Amino acid sequence: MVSFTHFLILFFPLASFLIFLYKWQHLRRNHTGKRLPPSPRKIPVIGNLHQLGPLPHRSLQSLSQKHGPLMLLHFGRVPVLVATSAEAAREIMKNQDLIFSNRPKLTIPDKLMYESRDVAFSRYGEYWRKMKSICVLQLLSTKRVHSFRRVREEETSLMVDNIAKLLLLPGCNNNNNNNDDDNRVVINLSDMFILLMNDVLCRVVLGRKYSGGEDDDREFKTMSHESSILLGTFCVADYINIPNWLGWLITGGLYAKVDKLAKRLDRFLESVVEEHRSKIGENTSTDFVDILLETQRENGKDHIDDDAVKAIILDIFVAGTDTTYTVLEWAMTELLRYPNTMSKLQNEVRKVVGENKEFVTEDDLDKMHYLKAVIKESLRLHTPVPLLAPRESIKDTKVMGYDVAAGTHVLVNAWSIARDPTMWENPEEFNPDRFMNTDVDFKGQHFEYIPFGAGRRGCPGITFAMVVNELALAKLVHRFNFDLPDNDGGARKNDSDVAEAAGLTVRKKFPLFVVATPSL
Ligand code: HEM
Repeated sequence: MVSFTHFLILFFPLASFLIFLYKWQHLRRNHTGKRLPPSPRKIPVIGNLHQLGPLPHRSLQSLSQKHGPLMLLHFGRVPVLVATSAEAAREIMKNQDLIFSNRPKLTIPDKLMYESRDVAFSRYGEYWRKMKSICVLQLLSTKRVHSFRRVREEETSLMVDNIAKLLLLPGCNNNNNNNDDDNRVVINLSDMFILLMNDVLCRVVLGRKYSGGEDDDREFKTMSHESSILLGTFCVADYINIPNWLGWLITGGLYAKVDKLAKRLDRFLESVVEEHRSKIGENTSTDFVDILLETQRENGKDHIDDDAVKAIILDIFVAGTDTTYTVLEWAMTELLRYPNTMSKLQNEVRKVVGENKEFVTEDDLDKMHYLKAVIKESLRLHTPVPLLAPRESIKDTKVMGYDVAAGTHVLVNAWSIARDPTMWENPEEFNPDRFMNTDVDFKGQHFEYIPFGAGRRGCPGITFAMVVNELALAKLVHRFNFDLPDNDGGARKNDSDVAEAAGLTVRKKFPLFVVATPSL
């Protein structure tokens, strides 16, 4: 028989254990009885902001390894749900896409994008639906993208011709391109890619290039670049309640900078719109501004007014430039790190083009399966927008059994999901072959691979981005062989490095310098 002493010995540890379990469970629910996702420890006022670091996708990956695929963080006063698994992403962007289709209201996009009257930063609702449908059906449809084939072919040819010209000029030395010890010309490919994307977008959207020597032209390129940087800048006042005077001290300089840029941009965009209006009826080729103004004429300014036209133009530049050229930058970086992969790609491209043709055309691309796999793999390993664009829940809901309150911001760590070892074999390795015999693609159906997002808010620029990238990469590896510079001192030390620069779009930290030799 169990004595009273034995009973006490068993009872107290058991009771303590049960009380601990109860308290622990209780702690996991807040005082309203909600079951909240796991959270890393936060500190007063700033919450978890101190845990983000310069490359938040990496810091959030580490936190998720400790706290799980669904975490609740706090950026100051704002609750932020972070999803780091394909399952969590599917739940948010597919099963509950409507609930998570809002974008948070943020000060900088509001100031730069005409009170967020663009597509990417616009709040979910009737206005966004109208603008998104103009984007999807009129500006970025497959048919429209194909109609700009000539622009892409001319601009990609110009890029390779410019490289070829540099090779004919031993001894050429300018700010961007230097000479190797043995007089091989060292080329800054990153600059070439930025120029390519900027020129393609200018011709498609505005009707002409703005990269010439004239001041106005140069100014637009600078303004577009500054906008991308400012839109990726963290604005403290959006997250932390601070007294007005302190807010002014902390953000005053930033706001003044954004306001000044917004005014300069508006002057420029206004002149572009007026120039297009004055040419209506002339038999010139159609660009995006023409299409937007025609939509305005057909449906009235209530449907789409001038500010909306200007906001969409700016949106296309901000959403389409860095995201697209950075894929080329990373793909070339990885191809230089994996010479066998480079050879395999060159063999494919040269075989498809054949001996009788001088250069690659868009018709060739459908036959270049390995080329497509190389670009897909680059998008996987170097997801250009690693945390996608932030979303916001429009009502209280439950995700994977956890309560999520209305107004919670949401980040999906697509970069980390694309490196999840439970989904991908040797995920850190650049191996395009993994895409050769699979139907996994980036169109938003396979949640282990979502570089363009998914659902209602998914990227409408996929076709636009893919075709120009495929053509540019094919032309480069067809026409040249590439190597890294020998005397890799100074900035070139990190040429083949995969270091990332901080920002909304993750570009290479150091420009990609290469040595090119003609292959033909
Ligand atoms: C490789 C290149 C690109 C990548 C990786 C990319 C990625 C993305 C991502 C991750 C989003 C947010 C999706 C979400 O919230 O689920 C997005 C949205 C968007 N992208 Fe792209 N993008 C690229 C190229 C382009 C291009 C070339 C354009 C236009 C010409 C464009 C226009 C847009 C727009 C307008 C949105 C906002 C959609 C909305 O909020 O409804 N993107 N993109």
